[in-house]
Amino acid sequence: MVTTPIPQPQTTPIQSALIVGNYCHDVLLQGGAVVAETLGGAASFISNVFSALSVSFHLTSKVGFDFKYPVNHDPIVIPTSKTTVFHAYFDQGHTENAHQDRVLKRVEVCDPINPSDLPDKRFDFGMAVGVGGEILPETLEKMVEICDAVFVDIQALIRAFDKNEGTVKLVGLKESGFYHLLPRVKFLKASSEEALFMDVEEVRQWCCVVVTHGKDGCEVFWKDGEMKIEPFGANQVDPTGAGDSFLGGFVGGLVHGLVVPDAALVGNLFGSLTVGQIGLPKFDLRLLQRIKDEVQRRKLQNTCWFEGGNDSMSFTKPDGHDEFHASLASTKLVPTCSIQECQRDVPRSAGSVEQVIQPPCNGQ
Ligand SMILES: Nc1ncnc2c1ncn2[C@@H]1O[C@H](COP(=O)(O)OP(=O)(O)O)[C@@H](O)[C@H]1O
Ligand SMILES: O=P([O-])([O-])O[C@@H]1[C@@H](O)[C@H](O)[C@@H](O)[C@H](O)[C@@H]1O
Repeated sequence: MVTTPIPQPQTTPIQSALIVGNYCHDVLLQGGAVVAETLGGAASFISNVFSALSVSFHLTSKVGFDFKYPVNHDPIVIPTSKTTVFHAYFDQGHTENAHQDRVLKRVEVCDPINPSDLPDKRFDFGMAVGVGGEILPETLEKMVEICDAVFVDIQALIRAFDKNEGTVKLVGLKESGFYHLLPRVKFLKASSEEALFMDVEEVRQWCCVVVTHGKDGCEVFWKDGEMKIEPFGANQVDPTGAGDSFLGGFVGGLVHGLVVPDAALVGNLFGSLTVGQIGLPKFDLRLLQRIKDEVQRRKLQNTCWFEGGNDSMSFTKPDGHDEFHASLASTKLVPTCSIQECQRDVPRSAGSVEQVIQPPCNGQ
């Protein structure tokens, strides 16, 4: 393969971004025993990928007095509330629901994020990425008012929680209380399990829908077309946060000037890197540099699409897309560096994975 020189200097994107969603404590269980306790929440996984890709952002997140992980972007601490906690059971999913690789229970819940908690300024784009029902319809409404473009993870909209045990159930998007806001949303991301709770044919008339399919990559649906985006190989040890890291990589790719199909490849790459580790992944610095170099080489447009509006978005696969996939795949072949040389948004030394006894699930 002929490699072209990397355009210099590498520019850091200047778009202003707003991430909205609560951090949480994740407890991973298997066979009745705790196998790991980690920092969780889509906001933490996306922050981690954005930091890896040098995308700056503002974060609005709430935690309780017991929040136990150091983070680079401080959340709002509610002295009268506990931090949201999820228990993820890795051995119940197949018996209770064939679509699930885990059963999630919300066992503590922090306060919701209200419109008044959002900053009093405008953003180029926003991301509504709640996990425990903390994003209210009025909060999403304020986001679409103050952000030029809004990305939504459907899990922020359609989760309902069993009164006694907190087991996560999904409700139809139409019944969620958010449906009327969809025409004002630019991208809606759903896992294949969550996509069963929406009418993709209807929603794609309003906004671009991205459905992720685990080890099989993802699909992008827009008004006039659809396409499959190839996955990257991974040795899965923990699926937690794959969808969140996918979204971070996808949006990070767009911010860096990639077109939608190429940005979706970056999303698939970060999803695959995440399932190879327990909890919040730490990224090898040399690997990250290779990824950033490839993205910089691949950039097909001079500005990010946020600057040109919807019409400047290109959905069809451009020439060289398969080669870009191959070059991103080859970034994984670099030798890894020591733990001290690894990047993450949250300092590992302070324990973002608090306890690991054994991986929750081995292989595929
Ligand atoms: N086992 C895997 N191997 C490679 N890539 C994976 C694997 N699991 C997930 N991914 C990547 O992460 C993305 C999100 O994963 P998925 O399981 O669909 O989301 P969620 O975590 O929301 O259930 C996928 O589209 C894919 O790109
Ligand atoms: O695995 P994924 O669906 O991308 O996202 C996960 C959420 O579903 C879960 O509620 C939360 O506790 C995890 O930390 C992570 O954010």
